[in-house]
Amino acid sequence: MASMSLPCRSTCCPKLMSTGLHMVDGRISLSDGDRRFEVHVPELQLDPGQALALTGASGSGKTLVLEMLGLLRAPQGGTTYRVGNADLAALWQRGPRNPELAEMRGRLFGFVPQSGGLLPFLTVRDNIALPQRVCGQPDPDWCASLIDRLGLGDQAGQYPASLSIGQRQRTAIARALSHRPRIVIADEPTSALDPSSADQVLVLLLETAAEQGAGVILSSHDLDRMDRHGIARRSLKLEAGPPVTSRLEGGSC
Ligand SMILES: Nc1ncnc2c1ncn2[C@@H]1O[C@H](COP(=O)(O)OP(=O)(O)OP(=O)(O)O)[C@@H](O)[C@H]1O
Repeated sequence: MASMSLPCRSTCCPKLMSTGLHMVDGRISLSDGDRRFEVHVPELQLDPGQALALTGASGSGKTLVLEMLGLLRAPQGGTTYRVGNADLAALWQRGPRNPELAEMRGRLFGFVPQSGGLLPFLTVRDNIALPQRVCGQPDPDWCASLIDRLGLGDQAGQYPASLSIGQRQRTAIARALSHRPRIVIADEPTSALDPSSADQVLVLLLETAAEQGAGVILSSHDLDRMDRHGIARRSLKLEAGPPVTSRLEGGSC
């Protein structure tokens, strides 16, 4: 099981600012004609090896927050966002096509999409090796170790179409970890799985990430499962509008 450490604000533990993920005042605002939706993260700290679940009603903005954390969606101005010593908010200010932003996205983060998101024309082994190739750091021994650890030895030469959903999610977890990212971002990684596969996949994700000191931030509707696995929870709470605002609650030293 992953070793969990308590969430902590930078104001009282400044040392942590140089290691984990830290966001202050992360905001996204979307509009669509008359409709406006805002999501606000007052503060979020994720320490190395820690796991955190974002919960909240459907449409409360969990995916939007994960996208903002994973550098897939720009926060509005005024946000503080660092992973370790990297000032990611400053990178956004240099424009969305800034090549350093893409480099940081690829290097710092590993992603586990809800449905695996594997490339259909690559084998399991090549899907897992892909982030290493993108980062220019091939490490076949680590790939082999992940394949072994995630129980994918018999499937390593197969293509995603011939895998079960659980095997696809285990491949996606191995791929998310193959370039040794600082943070793994997983959007409802177990929602397509039966209960026992969901538990197995979650344990593999948490244990493998914790072993390499990666933080895990995931979204889930399954509060009982998060509690059973000892995963700290933070909830997004919708407030009536206009604009409809969803705010991340809690989080203190
Ligand atoms: N262009 C837009 N204008 C206004 N609101 C928008 C726009 N695009 C998306 N939204 C709103 O943003 C929210 C998207 O939330 P998101 O997909 O992050 O929710 P979620 O918590 O992940 O939901 P689920 O649990 O169903 O996956 C929704 O409430 C949606 O209505």
